Amino acid sequence: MENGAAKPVIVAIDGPSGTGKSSTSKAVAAQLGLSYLDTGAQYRAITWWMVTNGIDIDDPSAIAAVAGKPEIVSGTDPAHPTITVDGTDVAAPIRTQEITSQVSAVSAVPEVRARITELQRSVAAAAEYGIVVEGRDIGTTVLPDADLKIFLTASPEARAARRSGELKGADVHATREALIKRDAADSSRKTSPLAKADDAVEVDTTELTLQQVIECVVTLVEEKRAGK
Ligand SMILES: Nc1ncnc2c1ncn2[C@@H]1O[C@H](COP(=O)(O)OP(=O)(O)O)[C@@H](O)[C@H]1O
Ligand SMILES: Nc1ccn([C@@H]2O[C@H](COP(=O)(O)OP(=O)(O)O)[C@@H](O)[C@H]2O)c(=O)n1
Repeated sequence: MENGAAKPVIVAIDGPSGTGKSSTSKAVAAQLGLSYLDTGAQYRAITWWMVTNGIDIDDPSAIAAVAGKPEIVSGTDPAHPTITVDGTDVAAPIRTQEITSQVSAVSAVPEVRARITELQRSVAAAAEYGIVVEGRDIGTTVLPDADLKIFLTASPEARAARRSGELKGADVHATREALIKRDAADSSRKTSPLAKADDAVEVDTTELTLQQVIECVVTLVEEKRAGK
């Protein structure tokens, strides 16, 4: 660019639960001075609002009718990501088992996806130095022109072990079953399912440390920036 400033770089990181999207995205963004957006947190936030307001989660038309109501705001500093709904900090309540078990149903509703996708695109467009956006449909639908697309995978066993470690000793078998059920729902929905974009780089993290995954993604971003 004329003033010598680097063009904002857009990185899309997708994959199923427990593959390391959040940890990798935050670290890569922090290391490269980019913004960070956790799109799963936005779907969790709208789910929290539906549950809090007594909307019937089993009724897609009831969800669709109010999908435009909550105002969701994401803070994009990778060192301190935030999320609010109508001004209320929901960072903690969106991580409960209740919300985790309902989020796939809410996020399958096309009106919800249209609303959240628009929000995600506006956040990405506003990122001065670029952004790492993580989710399920970022490379395929939200930001199909991203400079770099990564699709993280890992075995169900590795993912369940990571998640149950986080949930302070939750039963690995039950965690594995819940993960598989959520992946199946997210992958089979009609509107922008969880999927690898054709031009995404797939990284199997089963045998890699988090640090190795971060280094791999940072290298790929730097290669892109160098025009390789
Ligand atoms: N390569 C890895 N090896 C071991 N643990 C990992 C790895 N990547 C992530 N983790 C851990 O697994 C858990 C889930 O990671 P997270 O980034 O939240 O995944 P996702 O966003 O894909 O659901 C976290 O506790 C994280 O520290
Ligand atoms: N881009 C995205 C991100 C998340 N989601 C939905 O939001 C849920 C929660 O996403 P998350 O990233 O917080 O899930 P975890 O992998 O952290 O458990 C997913 O299971 C999907 O149903 C989505 O539909 N599209």
